[in-house]
Amino acid sequence: MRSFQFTKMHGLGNNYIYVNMFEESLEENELSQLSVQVSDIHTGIGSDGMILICPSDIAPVKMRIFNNDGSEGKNCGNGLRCVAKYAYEHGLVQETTFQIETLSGCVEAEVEVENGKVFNVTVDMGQPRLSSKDIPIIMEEKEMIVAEPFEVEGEKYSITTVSMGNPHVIFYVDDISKAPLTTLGPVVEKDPRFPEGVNVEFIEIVSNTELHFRVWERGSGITQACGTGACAAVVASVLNGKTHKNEETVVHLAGGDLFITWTEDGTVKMRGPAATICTGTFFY
Ligand SMILES: N[C@H](CCC[C@H](N)C(=O)O)C(=O)O
Repeated sequence: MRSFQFTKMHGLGNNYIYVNMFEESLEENELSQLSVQVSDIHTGIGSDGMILICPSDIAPVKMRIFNNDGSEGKNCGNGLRCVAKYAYEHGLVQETTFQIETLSGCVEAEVEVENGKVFNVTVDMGQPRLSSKDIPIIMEEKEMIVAEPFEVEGEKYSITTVSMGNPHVIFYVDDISKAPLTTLGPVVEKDPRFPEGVNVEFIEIVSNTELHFRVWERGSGITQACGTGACAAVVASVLNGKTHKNEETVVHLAGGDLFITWTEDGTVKMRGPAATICTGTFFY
């Protein structure tokens, strides 16, 4: 029977099983199945997936994220805030501002500390990618997809797509409590027009500095929060003329609030909490 130490953490309820790969060693070809196993609420620990905190050649730490279906994601906003918290509290970094490598490039995290514990983290998530090939979405080549007609099972919708290193499609709704999360979410997630799948977000505009947000995540289904999704939602809302660049927007997710700014220099800043739930040993 093999085992490894884990830390369960969450960002606004979007929870993952974190494994410190400076101290543990897992088989590369077992990672996908392990994420499925640890995520299972009945026979595992229960989570939205698994995140590895790894050594890196270009930054103090590297984050790898696996969804609860075993697929590997290329970025994770809530995960980055928890990785930053873990790295600072476990001495993997000594500064309060540092780089974290992801599969979609390096980001910069700044931790806010009280009595040696990180409670809030700001991450510069870098520039959004907007072109059809960068999402990717299979359609005529476009520099950006904003309020684009999109038919699903005979119904006509309007979509905006944004990549934060991972793909997001945004639908605007009049009432977030009626967002078709469980009907439209899974269908669009696997729509063949999104060859790598897609995270599906529903946004209700409250004001030009406030959004309501719900998400059906690629590879994990409904989660309490999606950091990259919240960033994508703010970028999409600026592109649709509903919010403004350089103005901090509060995004109300099911699990709580994130504070997002698409700055004039083109990068997206995300600020929010990170919390440790428990630690333990996983046997497999
Ligand atoms: N499901 C996402 C990865 C997790 C992103 C989300 N939990 C976040 O906080 O950004 C994907 O496959 O692209």
